Amino acid sequence: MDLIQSLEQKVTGKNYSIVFPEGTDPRILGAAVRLASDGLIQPIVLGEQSAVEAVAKDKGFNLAKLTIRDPQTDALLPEMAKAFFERRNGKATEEQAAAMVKDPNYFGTMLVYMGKADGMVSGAVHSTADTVRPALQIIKTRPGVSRTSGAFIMQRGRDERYLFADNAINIDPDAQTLAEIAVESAKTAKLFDIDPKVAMLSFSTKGSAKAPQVDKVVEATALAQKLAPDLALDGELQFDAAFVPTVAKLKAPESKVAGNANVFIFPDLQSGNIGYKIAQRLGNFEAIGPILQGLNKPVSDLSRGANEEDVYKVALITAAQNLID
Ligand SMILES: CC(C)(COP(=O)(O)OP(=O)(O)OC[C@H]1O[C@@H](n2cnc3c(N)ncnc32)[C@H](O)[C@@H]1OP(=O)(O)O)[C@@H](O)C(=O)NCCC(=O)NCCS
Ligand SMILES: CC(=O)OP(=O)(O)O
Repeated sequence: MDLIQSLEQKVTGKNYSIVFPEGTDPRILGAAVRLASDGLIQPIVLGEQSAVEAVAKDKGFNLAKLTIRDPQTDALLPEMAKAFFERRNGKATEEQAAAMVKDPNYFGTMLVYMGKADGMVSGAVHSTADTVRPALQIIKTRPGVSRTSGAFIMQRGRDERYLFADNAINIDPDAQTLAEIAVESAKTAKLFDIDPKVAMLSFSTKGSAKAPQVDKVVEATALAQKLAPDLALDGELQFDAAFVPTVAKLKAPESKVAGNANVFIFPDLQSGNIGYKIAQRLGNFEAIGPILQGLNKPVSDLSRGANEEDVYKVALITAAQNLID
């Protein structure tokens, strides 16, 4: 089944509400209006009412099914500031808390934290750092996950689908973090009907090169195998050994993953971010994400290059992440 149809089926009837802090961006507003009129999610868009209405008028959007909340004047602000102050536990003063919750990304994150929304989608205008920092500080990672990470579903045509990670968050993850990224990525892959076969990528295959960067991937592979003994996962593998069966036979003949991998774990953010953009722009893959993994509640950061369709899909994914155990 088509990925989006499958996600639509998964979230239909669940009435998940998703908050969009960038409510005056036409890409965001257009996607929110479509999601609401398709009956898939209940959007909460943030912004000054008149500013949101002006964009809607200009673009011909019908706002009837949307909830609009203004982070500058919302009645929940005092309660939110108190909850934020308590959650930051000494890392923000009461005055700082009151000011910070008026920032749309903090306000949206707090709605999710306080159970007033089931997820947040932002980042069409804001940088990744500004979008995800509130989630890292407030929503935090699930038990057993020390660092959140950002994955992309890479899709070409109807049936070719892979998961790449981390392409968005951890600049130079240590071996433990890399192992956790691999295990979380396998869980995310299942949400997209991918039966995960995880390759821990490197510029070396099974000892063909020696360097501290390779040692890190070897250690991460061993740690991930311990964390998830039943998961099909192997490393260290070059991309060709991971992906091309004939190359796998030459470079890693013993490996059950080499040549069949569909979840690709990059050793650092330089390779991960560059890698997904090359597949997207030269390989004509659609890149859906980044999908933040390992948080207590779903928050997604868009690429600033996202279009309305991307926003629509990422919002569906964010809603569907509520279904991950
Ligand atoms: C994600 C990122 C913004 C976090 O950086 P930061 O805000 O400077 O992080 P800090 O070290 O100040 O930590 C801020 C808080 O987030 C937490 N945190 C930071 N990274 C985290 C991670 N990966 N997972 C979970 N928590 C994390 C810290 O523990 C800290 O929490 P605390 O305030 O409760 O103690 C940073 O790693 C980054 O810029 N990554 C690259 C983003 C990027 O440009 N990607 C390419 C485009 S998508
Ligand atoms: C994920 C990513 O690279 O985001 P951006 O293009 O906004 O930097």
